[in-house]
Amino acid sequence: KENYTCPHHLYSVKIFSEDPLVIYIPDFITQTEAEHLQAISSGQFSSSQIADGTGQQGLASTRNSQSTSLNSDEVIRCIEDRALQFQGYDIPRTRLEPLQAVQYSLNQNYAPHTDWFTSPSQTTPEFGGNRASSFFVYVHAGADIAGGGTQFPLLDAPHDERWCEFVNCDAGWDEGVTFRPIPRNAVFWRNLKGGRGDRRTLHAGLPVQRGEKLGMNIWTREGDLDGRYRSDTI
Ligand SMILES: O=C(O)CCC(=O)C(=O)O
Ligand SMILES: [Fe+2]
Repeated sequence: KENYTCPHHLYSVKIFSEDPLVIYIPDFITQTEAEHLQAISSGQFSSSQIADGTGQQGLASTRNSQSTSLNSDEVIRCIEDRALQFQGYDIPRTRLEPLQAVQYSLNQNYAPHTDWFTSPSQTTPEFGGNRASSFFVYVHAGADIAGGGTQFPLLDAPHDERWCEFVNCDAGWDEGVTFRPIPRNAVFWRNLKGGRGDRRTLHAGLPVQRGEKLGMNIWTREGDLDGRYRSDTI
């Protein structure tokens, strides 16, 4: 989009968990932004790759969704600014990975994983170290979507019924919490505790049982990424 004016943010915040820090963010992106993200990611997807234990990228059996990194433009920059400001004023843009769109069709899912890496080859200084935080943004989901929530099996389900607007309250108590794929909302969490990966941030993209889902990851590293790995320089 040419001459896009970045709007003042419209999101609200709800602390879901203090430790690990997990924040639910209604209205994180606008309808215009969601439509733009759909438009620029359409036709760009390829089978999602993940890094194996040695840091080698490969097709994974744990994931059959499709993903693509998004090139920077005025709308992307606006969303990046919002994600940085959300985290306070001390985080420079150079710590952001290129935004990544993720698309799920029928029966596609992403098995339980952490966004932080265990392989040292993925956390070298040129990558800015490990992933300090994640936003998962629900960009689009059909009104008829079934499944496709984001499950954190090791977090406690909330007690208050008002959370049922955003989480699946039909799940069993032993299943942790599942955030529903509500378009334009986001979940933010901190991946590291004392500089180490926090196991409790384990999460999964549950299978889409009806309809389609488009999501987006915004990952902030501990330090600056080398220009080769950033969207503002490529
Ligand atoms: O699809 C989801 O709900 C989560 C996706 C995810 O965790 C990821 O792409 O790292
Ligand atoms: Fe993830």
